[in-house]
Amino acid sequence: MSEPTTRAVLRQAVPPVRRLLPAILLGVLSAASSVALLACSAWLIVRAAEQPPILYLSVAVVGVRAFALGRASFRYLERIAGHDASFRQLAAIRSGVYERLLPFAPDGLAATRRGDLLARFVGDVDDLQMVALRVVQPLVSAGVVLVLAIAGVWLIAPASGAALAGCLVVGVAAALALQRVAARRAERELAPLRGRLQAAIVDHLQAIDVLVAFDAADSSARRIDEFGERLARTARRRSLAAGGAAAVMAAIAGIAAAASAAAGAPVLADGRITGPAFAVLALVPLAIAEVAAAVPVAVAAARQAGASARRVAEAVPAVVPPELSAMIAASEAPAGATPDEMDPAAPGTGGVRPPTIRLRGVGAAWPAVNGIAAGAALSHVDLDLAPGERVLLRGASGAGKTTLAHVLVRFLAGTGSYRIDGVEAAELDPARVRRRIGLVEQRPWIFDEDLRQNLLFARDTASDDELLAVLGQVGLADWARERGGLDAPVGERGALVSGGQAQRIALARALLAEFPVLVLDEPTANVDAAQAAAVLDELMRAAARDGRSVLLISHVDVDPSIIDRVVEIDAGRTAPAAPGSRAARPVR
Ligand SMILES: Nc1ncnc2c1ncn2[C@@H]1O[C@H](COP(=O)(O)OP(=O)(O)OP(=O)(O)O)[C@@H](O)[C@H]1O
Repeated sequence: MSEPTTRAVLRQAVPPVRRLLPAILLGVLSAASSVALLACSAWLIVRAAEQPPILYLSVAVVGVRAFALGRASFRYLERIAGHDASFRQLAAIRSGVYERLLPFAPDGLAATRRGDLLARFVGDVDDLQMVALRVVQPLVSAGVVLVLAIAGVWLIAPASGAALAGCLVVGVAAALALQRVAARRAERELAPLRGRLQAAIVDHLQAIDVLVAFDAADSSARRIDEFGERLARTARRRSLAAGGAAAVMAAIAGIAAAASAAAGAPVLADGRITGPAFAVLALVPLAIAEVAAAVPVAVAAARQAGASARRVAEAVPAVVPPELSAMIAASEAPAGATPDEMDPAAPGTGGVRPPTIRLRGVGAAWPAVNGIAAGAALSHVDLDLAPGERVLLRGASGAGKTTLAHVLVRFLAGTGSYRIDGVEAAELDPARVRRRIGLVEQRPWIFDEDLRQNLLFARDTASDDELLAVLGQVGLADWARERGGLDAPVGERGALVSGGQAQRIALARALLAEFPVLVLDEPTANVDAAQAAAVLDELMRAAARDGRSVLLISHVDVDPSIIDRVVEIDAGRTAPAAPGSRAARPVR
C-alpha cells in the first residue's frame, strides 16, 4: 500500500472536469457581469449627461439591469455548483482515508492520538474543499475574465490596456509578496495547530476522571487554553495578511483607474474615443482589479489547503507493518476452502460449527512505536483447540496471553503455523477469521449508548426478546430489568456499569454474534476475588453453550470442572507439543 503524497491528495481534491466546469463557467459569467455592469453604468451615466434621445440609452439601461441581476444570480449558481462538486470529492477522500486506516486497526493504531486523527479526518479533509472552491475555480474564472476585460480596454485604447495590465501585475505581485512574508508560516501552521488543540480536548475529556483524581484538570484545561490562544494568534496573523493584501489590491484598483484614465486622455483629446468610452476606461479598472483580487486570496488558500493535504496524506502510515495481518482479497482465498467451509452457520440459527485450531511454533511481535521495535512477545507457542473444547491458557502477567489472543483473531500476523481447519490462517482474510473466532477483550469497549445499542451492533437483526435472552445467559437479566431494560444507558466507556458487568455485556454481544470459537481474555480481571469463581463459572457455561470452543485466558487457576485442559505460557513460550499430540496436559 503506497502512501499518497500531498500532491496526490491535492489532485484528488479537484473534482472531475465535468463537475467543476459548470462552476467555472458560472464564475466567469458572474465576474464578467461585474465588469460589464461597471462598464455599462459608466457609459450610461456619461452618455445620459449628454442628454441624447432616450432611445439611445434604453439598451444600456437594460444592460445595467441584466448585468446586476446576472452578477448575483450567476454567483449564487456558481456557489451551488462548486460546493456540490467539492463536497462529492470530500466524501471520496474521507472514505479513502478510512479505508487506508482499516488494515492498521486496532493494534497498528495503538500509538495514534485519536484527537489528532479526528482533526485530520474532519477539519483537514474539510479544508480540502478550498482546492476547488477557493483555488482552482476562482483562479480559472478570474484568469478568463481578466484576459477578456483587459483585451476589451485595449481595444478602446491600447495605452490604457497596457497601463491597466501593468498595474495589475505589480499589484498582484505586491499582494502575494506581502502575504508570503506576513502569513506563509501562519497558513502552514493553522492545520497542525487545530489538530493539536483537538487532540488536547479529546484527551482531556476522555481522561477527565484521572485528571480530577490527580487534581490535574486545571493544568490540562490551561494547556487547551494555550493551544486555543496560539490558534487564535495564528488565525489573526493570517487574517491581517489577507486584509493587507486586500488593501493593496484596493489601492491598486485606484491606481489602475487613474493610470488607465491618464493613458486614455490623449486618445480622448485626439477625438479617437467619445466621452462615454473614456468613462469606461476610467471606471472599469475598478471592477477588473476586484476580479484580480481573487488571485492572492486563491494563492493563500492553496498554501493552507497544501498543509491540510499533507496532514491527510500522513494520517495513515505509509506501509502496514509486517507485525499486522494484511487484508487478503476474496479472490486469493485458497483453493478448496469454500465460503461455506470458512464461515460460521448463519446467525440466528443457534448452530455453531467450531473449527479445529492448531498452532505450531507461533511467534509474534507488536508493531514498533515511534520507530522503536518492542521485540518478540511470543517466541514459540504450540496450541490445539478441538471443536467444542474448553482450554485454559494460563500464564503470569506479561507472559504473552493477550498477544496470543490477538494472533488468534489476526489482529497480529505472527510467524510459524496457525491453521484453522487445516488452512493456514495467513492465507485467509483476517475479517473471515474474525467471523469464526471472537475475542472478548480484557478491557472491552463499551459505547456511550444504551444497552440495546451496545448489543445490537453484534447482530443488528436481533429482536428485543433475543437481546434479553442473551443478557439472561450472561447473568444480567435482573440487573437490566432494574436499570429500566434495554434502554438503560451504560455511560462513556461503561462508566455506569461495573467492570464485571462490562465484561458480561461484552460476552453477551460475542454470544449474539455466534462465533463458533470464543477467546475470553481475563474475563474476571475486573471482578473481586470472592466473586470471580462464580462469575467465571457462569460466563464459561454461557460461552461454551451450543458446542462452542472456548479459550479462556487467565493468570490464575480456575475451577477444573469448567475447562477440559490447561496450556501454560511463560515468557512467550508454551511446552512444545509432541508430534501428532495435543500441546497440553489434561486437567482430569
Ligand atoms: N500494544 C502493545 N504494544 C507493544 N507492546 C505490547 C502491547 N501490548 C502488550 N505488549 C507487550 O507484549 C508483552 C506481552 O504482553 P501481553 O499483554 O500479551 O501479556 P499478558 O500475558 O496478557 O499480560 P496480562 O496478564 O498482564 O494481561 C509484554 O511485554 C507487553 O509489554
